[in-house]
Amino acid sequence: MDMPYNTSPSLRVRTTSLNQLKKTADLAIENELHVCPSVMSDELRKLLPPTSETVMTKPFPIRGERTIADCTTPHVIAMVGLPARGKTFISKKLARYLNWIGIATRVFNLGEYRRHATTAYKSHEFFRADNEEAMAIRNRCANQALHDSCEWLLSGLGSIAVFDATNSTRDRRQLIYDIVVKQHGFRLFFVESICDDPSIIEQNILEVKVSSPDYLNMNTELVVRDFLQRIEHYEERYQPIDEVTEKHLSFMKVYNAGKKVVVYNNEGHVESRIVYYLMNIHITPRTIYLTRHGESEHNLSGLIGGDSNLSARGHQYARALSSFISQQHIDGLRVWTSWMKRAIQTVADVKAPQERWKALNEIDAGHCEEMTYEQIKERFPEEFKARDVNKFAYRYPRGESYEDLVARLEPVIMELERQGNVLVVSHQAVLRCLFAYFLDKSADELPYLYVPLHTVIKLTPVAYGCKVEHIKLPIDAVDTHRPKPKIPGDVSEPGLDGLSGELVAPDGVGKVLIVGDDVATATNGNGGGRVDPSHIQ
Ligand SMILES: Nc1ncnc2c1ncn2[C@@H]1O[C@H](COP(=O)(O)OP(=O)(O)OP(=O)(O)O)[C@@H](O)[C@H]1O
Repeated sequence: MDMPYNTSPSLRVRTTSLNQLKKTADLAIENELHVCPSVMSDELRKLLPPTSETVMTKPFPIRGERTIADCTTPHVIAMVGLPARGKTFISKKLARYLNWIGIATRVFNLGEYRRHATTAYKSHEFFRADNEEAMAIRNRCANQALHDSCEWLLSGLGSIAVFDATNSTRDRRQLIYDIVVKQHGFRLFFVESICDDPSIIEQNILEVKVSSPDYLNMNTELVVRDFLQRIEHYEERYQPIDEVTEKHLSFMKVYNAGKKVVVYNNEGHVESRIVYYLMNIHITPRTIYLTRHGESEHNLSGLIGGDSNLSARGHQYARALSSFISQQHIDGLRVWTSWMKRAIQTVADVKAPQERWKALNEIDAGHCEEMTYEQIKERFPEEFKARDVNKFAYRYPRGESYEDLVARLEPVIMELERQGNVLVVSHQAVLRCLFAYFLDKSADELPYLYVPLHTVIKLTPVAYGCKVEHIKLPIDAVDTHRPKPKIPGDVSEPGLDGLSGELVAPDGVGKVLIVGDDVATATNGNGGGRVDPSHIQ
């Protein structure tokens, strides 16, 4: 297999079966992949040449390195479609998903290149086909964005570049094909978004174009009019992908935000995953509520894992959660919990259809189950330290790593994408993984995300992202958060001795809502003063 990389790609191993190990070894030898020593089992070591683990430039893999899922040819995913058809929405969402499953992906958005290159945009006239000066700028920017996508892939930093542009003519797509496939030997997959529903288009313009840098301080009505004229200029030259004249291309077409999907010449594992993901997403407004179970008996004694009952305060939280959920008046709510007693007890009073997911069970701590951090440090000091060095990749002896957890949770994410309003009641490590998906957090940040007990995290999809609200229900609970210690293996860090982690929303987006009896108070995490809840963003 041709490997156009100039760095040593690495391979992560997720199997213990001998057959799979043999396949992994063959794959590693054939592609000159290197296996991270921290995950290399003795059995696999015997099957590989000695160099396989010594050439690693980093002691542990970080998220974004090439994994077993993507150790094939790099891909360019090129969007196609008229303006306001959700191309940027799809690109960003797809990149977030692919990065989350460990395939390093980056979006190259042509609009950003154009705004960087010129401030010439005054009105829709810029997009007229006969505006030669503007057309020259647009072509230059498109070429540059495509060039940068390929350079990024060639650098070995990533596996998938998403080229977010209209790519609305046959000539343009042929040019992309010539560069990506013929010149570089990468895989190329087009994703065309077609929408003829005027209400969706108008809603899209109102949702994202009115706030675009192209229309700073401009009246909404004028923006809508100008943008519709911009679309008309594109329509004059638009050629949807054609299976006859462009039969050499691989593509998928998404009609009216997912009502119909057509897939053509789809090849390979990565493309199939992309197709499956894009078939599952939707744009119907909805809200996802995430919460940990109420405080458990094991939480009180500082033990990790196990399957204990709720504490007295945990039961109080269960009752508070039930009234909070009723007050929200959520249409068609579904409740998902793990199979663990503490999660099931937490939703005992919630009135909505419930489903149990084994995939939502807490991370398996293997030999460290039902031990305190102090006991782990004492009995397994090397393990304890190793976990602090790379918490995402670290796997408990005979247990799981955060990376394993992400793989286990992929079907949950896929189903969450398909559903409407859902309340997920699960556990600290699991919710960190789900939260990282919605908030686009890296593997380094993921295991340290603060997900306290007795707090509901409310996620509402908006424009290209997610609005986050932390709603702390007024029942005390222990703090189980252990921040990253400055010295690996240090057990005396805040968080273990009852000091709180900081209750702030990621990126400073959104704030903390503490719901009392009759008031909603937003704070900045430092116990700040009252804020009008409407300011929560
Ligand atoms: N498949 C889809 N079809 C139509 N609209 C969609 C689709 N997916 C997402 N959207 C909506 O599209 C809006 C975002 O539009 P977006 O900026 O992504 O359009 P665009 O095609 O990239 O436009 P432009 O070419 O001007 O950059 C969001 O409001 C989102 O709800």
